[in-house]
Amino acid sequence: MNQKEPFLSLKGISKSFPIAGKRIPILKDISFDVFKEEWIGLMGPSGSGKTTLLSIIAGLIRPDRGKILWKGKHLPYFFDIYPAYLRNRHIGVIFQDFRLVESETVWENLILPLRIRGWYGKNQLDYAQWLLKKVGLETHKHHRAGLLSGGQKQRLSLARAFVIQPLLVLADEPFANLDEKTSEELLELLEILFKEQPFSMILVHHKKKLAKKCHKTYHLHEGRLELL
Ligand SMILES: Nc1ncnc2c1ncn2[C@@H]1O[C@H](COP(=O)(O)OP(=O)(O)OP(=O)(O)O)[C@@H](O)[C@H]1O
Repeated sequence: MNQKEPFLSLKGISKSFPIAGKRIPILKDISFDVFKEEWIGLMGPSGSGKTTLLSIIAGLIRPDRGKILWKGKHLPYFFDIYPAYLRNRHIGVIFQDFRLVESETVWENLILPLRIRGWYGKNQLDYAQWLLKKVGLETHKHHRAGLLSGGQKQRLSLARAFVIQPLLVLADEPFANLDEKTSEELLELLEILFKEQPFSMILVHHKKKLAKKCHKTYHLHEGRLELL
């Protein structure tokens, strides 16, 4: 792959949902590229479709129309196998609602992506342990995830996204539930992780300060993307 070619391209993505008996268009003909090691900010009002867009890229929901290309290859949605394959190997997702398995321990949640992927060894487990320490949850390793505070769940969900050392991170408001100091620390952690092993990221946020950390920022409004 040419370094200057995007490794992820969205072409003409549209999505509508049935809301109050009508199909309401949420995303209208969305196209953009993500290049290697690029951080893209995604802003927009509540309900504008930011989570929907990330979920489509993660292969969790299907677009009505449009194509997604990964390294120049069309991502077929048939049987959802290929998006799930990519997600398990190359895409780390930080969900707004954490999506932790609350009955399992912090450690079991952290290594869940490795368990799903089906292969891991000492190096991956050492890396998971390092991540656990970095997000300040080392002493909570054997606690049930359901007993963590909101901020601790957010930090665990961030660490879990990185356990597979992803090429692309989809981060849906990863700092939303954190105080200023913890947000700063986690932003620093993202930068440390980037230096260790660079990744691209689509970062949904509402803070001007974070826009400065991104190579470009899009604003999603009434179904359309505008470059800020
Ligand atoms: N599965 C679904 N069925 C019906 N409507 C949905 C579904 N998922 C999302 N929506 C609607 O689509 C719109 C966009 O939702 P989405 O969660 O993508 O917005 P958002 O920009 O991420 O909002 P927020 O900033 O509040 O998280 C909302 O009106 C939401 O109610």
